[in-house]
Amino acid sequence: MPSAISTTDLTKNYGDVQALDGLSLDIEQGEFFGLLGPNGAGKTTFINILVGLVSKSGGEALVFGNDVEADYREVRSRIGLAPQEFNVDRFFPVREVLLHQAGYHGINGEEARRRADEALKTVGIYDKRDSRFDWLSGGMKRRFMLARALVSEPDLLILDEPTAGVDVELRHDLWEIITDLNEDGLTVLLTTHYIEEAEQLCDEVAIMDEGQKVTVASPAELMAKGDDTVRLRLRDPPASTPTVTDDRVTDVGLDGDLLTVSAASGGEVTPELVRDLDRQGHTVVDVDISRTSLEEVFISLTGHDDEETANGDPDDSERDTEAAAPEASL
Ligand SMILES: Nc1ncnc2c1ncn2[C@@H]1O[C@H](COP(=O)(O)OP(=O)(O)OP(=O)(O)O)[C@@H](O)[C@H]1O
Repeated sequence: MPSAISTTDLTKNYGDVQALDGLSLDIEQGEFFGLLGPNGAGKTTFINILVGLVSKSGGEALVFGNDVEADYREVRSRIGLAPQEFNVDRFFPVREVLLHQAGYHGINGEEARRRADEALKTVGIYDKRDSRFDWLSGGMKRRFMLARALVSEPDLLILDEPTAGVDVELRHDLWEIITDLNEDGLTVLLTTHYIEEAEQLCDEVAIMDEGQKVTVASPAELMAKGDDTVRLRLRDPPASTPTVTDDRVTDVGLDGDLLTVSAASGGEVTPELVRDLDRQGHTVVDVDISRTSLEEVFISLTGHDDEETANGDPDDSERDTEAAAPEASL
């Protein structure tokens, strides 16, 4: 069975800008795969090459074993794309827009109507089928973008920041819809700035930076790369930092009666730490362990600690003013 997506040494230059710099990725059929990276990492360029909107400068890109350029039609027929931008014909009722989209994929008549209705029902806006796109709320627009991607009944769903600028409730609704689709066998490729989104949804995540792959792993594996923080409150402030010999401990800091220890697997290290401190005459009166977050691992891997990428609260206002507007809720 060919991979859903397989790229080898994929490159893209826009003039002097190297948007992709030798990207090799393999995404299995049925996977829920996340592309995570700061602004300008090359995520949209990667997607645009897959769907034929941008031509690659070098390397190879296959979708279900078909070359994205030589077998463009076959590739395009198998992908449903929900882009970041609302590139929708705003003057037609949304059901009609879906019929046009189905027609573009060679699906017409009764079958097109069935698919349009099903897609609208899947995303929960069937009762808005006669509204124009412009009349939908920001949240409904996001739902519609998903419906349009689904109307061709694709094998690969590509979502470019599908929840950018939407409120938490809608985000969770969209997550549920997409998860159900994936559980029914649809391969999903998602780009996101929201680290929580990747953590919640994806089987595997590729972290990209400056057009290159930094790492590919499951969210759990990524989190295992980071250290936990163990905070131990001591009954009496020690005169100097106690000695900690455990190999798993990477850092120890003392501030008054608070000892802060960084360690892999904080939960396993802590009992031995407490005993060790006790042997040195320090009584521990309180312990708090905070697990490393995917966000911290992301920052340590990319060196980007800008608010936009790390805290899951990006300012999408420039790119997508409608989604970020107050009416973005349902
Ligand atoms: N049409 C274009 N012409 C010139 N440069 C471009 C073009 N499209 C993208 N770039 C540049 O290529 C790089 C990668 O951009 P891309 O949009 O693929 O990144 P991204 O990871 O999707 O970013 P974001 O998270 O902001 O969407 C950036 O430096 C961007 O400015």
